[in-house]
Amino acid sequence: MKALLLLEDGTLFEGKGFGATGSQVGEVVFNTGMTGYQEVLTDPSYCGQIVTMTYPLIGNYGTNADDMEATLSFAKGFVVREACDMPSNWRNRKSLHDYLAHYGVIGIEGIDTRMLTKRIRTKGTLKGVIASGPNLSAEDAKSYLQQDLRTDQILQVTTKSPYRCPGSGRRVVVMDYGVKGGTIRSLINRDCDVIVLPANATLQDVLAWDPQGILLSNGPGNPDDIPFAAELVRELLGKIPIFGICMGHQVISLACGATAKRLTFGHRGANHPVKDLRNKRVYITSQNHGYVIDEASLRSTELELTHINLNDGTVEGVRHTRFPAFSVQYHPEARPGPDDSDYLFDEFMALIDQFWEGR
Ligand SMILES: NC(=O)CC[C@H](N)C(=O)O
Repeated sequence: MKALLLLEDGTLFEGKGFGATGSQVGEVVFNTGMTGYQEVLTDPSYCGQIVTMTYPLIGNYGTNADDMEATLSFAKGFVVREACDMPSNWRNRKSLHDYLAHYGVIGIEGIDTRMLTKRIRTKGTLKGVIASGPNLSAEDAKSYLQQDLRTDQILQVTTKSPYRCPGSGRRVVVMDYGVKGGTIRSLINRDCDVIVLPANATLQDVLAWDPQGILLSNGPGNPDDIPFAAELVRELLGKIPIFGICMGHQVISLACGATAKRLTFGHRGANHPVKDLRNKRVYITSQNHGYVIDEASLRSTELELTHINLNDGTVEGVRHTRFPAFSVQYHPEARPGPDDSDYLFDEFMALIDQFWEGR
């Protein structure tokens, strides 16, 4: 089956379709992970994006029931050099082709993903159309390019109603901007009583659960598109300990007066080096973000820079100097990726205990 990928700068790639058929418009981004494609496909932070993997052979170990970060895939398309159609792994349930077809994601293979990645690196992430099926024409794909990219991704991916994963330990409310299963599991592994609330829950909704800690999750899109999130966090600062991950980190930062800016091509992969400035240790981290907090904007806030990215020096973590709140731009739940940063969940537990001790 023929498939096309057309970029807004006019570059056209022709390849072979796999997975679902149809046409979709999205932001074309690249991920440098050699493995972890199933976690990438089910990470809600990729909502609205067409993801290309830079590693040339994808699908070797198939797909399974354990590596789902959400029950759906929100990616608009998946671009690979070569999709393996004979996976080999004891956990394998479905080939990548069947998996994408099942979850409605359009795949294209056989294109020059190195050239595509280089283009994104120089020009920045680009709008694109992915199309697969019979009777395709570049003209049809071009007409799809006229569509605007949506900016309401968080409302598309957040839970529609609250749910609870009961536990005997600390009660933590998770603000779901597109939370990954791995984050909830990291809390469950620490016996937390986890309540997951929709992204637009109000202060009353949060306080009704009488939480001891708040976790602000990862999520898709531009943090400036969800001003209600920063407003809520402003109300919670100093009252309940807060830990922010990725979008959650951006939300805390905006709530404290910092600003976010767009990175040219983002950080998406499983081996980004991050330095913890407090102990000078370097951690290898899993990342997926297109925006970053502007370091200069931290100066007029009560936030202190705690982590930086060693590839480009950008902000990777902050801590409030007066209130119990801290956050990181990367993925400590490590799905996929090295679990070097798991200790941050322990720091969150310690922060909760410290804050409530003697109150
Ligand atoms: N994974 C995330 O939470 C990413 C945050 C935000 N959507 C960004 O791209 O910067």
